[in-house]
Amino acid sequence: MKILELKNVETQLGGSTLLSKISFAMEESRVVALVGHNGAGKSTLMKTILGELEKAKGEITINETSTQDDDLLTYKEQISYLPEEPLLLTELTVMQHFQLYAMSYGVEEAIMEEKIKTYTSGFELEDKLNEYPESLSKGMRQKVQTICALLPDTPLLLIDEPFMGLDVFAMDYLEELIREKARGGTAVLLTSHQLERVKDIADTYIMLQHGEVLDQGPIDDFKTIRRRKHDDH
Ligand SMILES: Nc1ncnc2c1ncn2[C@@H]1O[C@H](COP(=O)(O)OP(=O)(O)OP(=O)(O)O)[C@@H](O)[C@H]1O
Repeated sequence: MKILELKNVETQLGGSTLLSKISFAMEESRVVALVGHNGAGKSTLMKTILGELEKAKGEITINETSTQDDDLLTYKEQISYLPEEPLLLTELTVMQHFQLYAMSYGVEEAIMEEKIKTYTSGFELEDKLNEYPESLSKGMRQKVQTICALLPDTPLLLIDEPFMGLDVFAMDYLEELIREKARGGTAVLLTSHQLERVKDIADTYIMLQHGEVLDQGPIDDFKTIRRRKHDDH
């Protein structure tokens, strides 16, 4: 079943075109890697799919809902998002962040508690539940944000640089969790500069360059990102 479809999407910001002619589709249970140089447009594409950035042209459909035809809440409920930089609230504890995310997606309490137990144990955060973000290390904050994004079971999971700041054990654990999500039916779109790790988990790749899709296909066909040339601009 098709979970996400983009047709000829264009995004503009401050008078410049950041994305153009973006078209691709994702099926359920698929892990798709969004790759490309710094500034290629990966995060911009995620924010456009989320509706955080308004598209100037084109169509985006998630599980048959679109921002054009359906209300924004129905559309957004289909997506869970792990941003590149943790967005934690200074006044909430780790546990309160989990509760906030789980409640806003209507996750049942028993399921929430079980997941929190499993994920905090896997990420070695069990003793941090009552801490505030400021007393956590950068990697720990990243883990908290990661758990928040994994609590709901949405059809689409967007993860921007999920491995950044994590130690190797946490990266391996997260890789396993991403696989588990996909096995459960979730379509996972992730960005990463860790190409070797990406090759391990993704089924297909989409390469962006200067805000356009340069290339896409099965991950086994992915070679490398071409060195940026000055005359590419
Ligand atoms: N708020 C903004 N205002 C104007 N331009 C922006 C803004 N955010 C990003 N851009 C521009 O959009 C382009 C794409 O940026 P984006 O963050 O999507 O790249 P990326 O592929 O995610 O890069 P990275 O690998 O460094 O995370 C860049 O040229 C960047 O300068």
